[in-house]
Amino acid sequence: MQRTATGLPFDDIRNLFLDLPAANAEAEAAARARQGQLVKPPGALGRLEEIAVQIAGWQGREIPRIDRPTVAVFAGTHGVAKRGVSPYPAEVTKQMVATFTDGKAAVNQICGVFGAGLRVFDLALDIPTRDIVEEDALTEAECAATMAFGMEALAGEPDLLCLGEMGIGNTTVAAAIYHGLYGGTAAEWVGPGTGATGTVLAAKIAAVEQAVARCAGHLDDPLEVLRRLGGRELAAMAGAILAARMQRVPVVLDGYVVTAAAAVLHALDPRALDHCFAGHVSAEPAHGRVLERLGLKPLLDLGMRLGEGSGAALSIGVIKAAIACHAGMATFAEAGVADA
Ligand SMILES: Cc1cc2ncn([C@H]3O[C@H](COP(=O)(O)O)[C@@H](O)[C@H]3O)c2cc1C
Ligand SMILES: O=C(O)c1cccnc1
Repeated sequence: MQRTATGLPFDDIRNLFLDLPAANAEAEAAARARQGQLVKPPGALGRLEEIAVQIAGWQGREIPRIDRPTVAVFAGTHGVAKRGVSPYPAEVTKQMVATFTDGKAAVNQICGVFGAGLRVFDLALDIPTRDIVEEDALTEAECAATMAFGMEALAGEPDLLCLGEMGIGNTTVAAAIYHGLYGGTAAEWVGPGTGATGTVLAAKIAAVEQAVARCAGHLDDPLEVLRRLGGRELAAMAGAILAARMQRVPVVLDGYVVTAAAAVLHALDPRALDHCFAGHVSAEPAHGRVLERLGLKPLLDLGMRLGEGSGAALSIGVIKAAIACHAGMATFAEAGVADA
């Protein structure tokens, strides 16, 4: 395989899986012991306790901190959008990127509430990826380079990385990735996205079915599924999740589309998402099923189906609260409260 000036070939990506760091077991054990001493009945904070313990493990300290939560939104354009698979026109992608920059989208408001930074990565929006029904979305060099670009999400040294995406037509692409990875029928994976019904929904199912059929024989390699059926924001998010793992930074996934990038990594190695939280389960019908398959329990279930990182950003509040309790509560002994 040739090394290119623009990025890493897939071999270099695969090599990262030989050395996936694990969480620090000692820090986890210390955090778990601390949870047992805090002024509350054991287990009374439910999943907040496990969130704190997990983050302690990734940060390698009994009392972790979240000071720089960051939402990285990756935007890409899709050739398949010309097939009428979304109720919205493809121009919306660029227009929403401008709206993020102006601070006027939903995700901006949610970031503001929780003091999270927002970074928007615009991926060659004037050059849509190839229509997956007819051709592979990306070459290997393009896909690997885009994964490497996604690793830039770690550049500001976030201590919690939340992922989001923008790309009209990308719920079709996500459905194609799931159908490619997991089989079943196209209709099982396709949902309304921004609101597809009738002929739009039918076009979506047909596109997913044809795209995946075109790639038969190449579906046992998850990176091939990503490059043939994916798109730039999907590749970049996969790179970001992987880079975060190498740096032991916990990641929060958003909805159906972000989870498709994560699913590619999980298919390469089931340990690949050990540092990931599912911020929420989206209203997209297949999302809950995918999360179960990935062994991820969503933090929130609010019927949201927006994408752009909104569900991941909202769960920062839950994660910050989990850490605040873990760090700030007294033990029974410190508070002079009688234990059971
Ligand atoms: C105004 C607007 C804002 C959005 N923010 C995220 N998405 C979401 O919708 C798109 C995927 O849905 P589909 O596959 O049906 O096109 C993605 O861009 C996603 O992030 C939006 C969509 C619209 C219309
Ligand atoms: O769950 C998602 O990620 C989603 C749902 C609808 C539209 N865009 C994204």
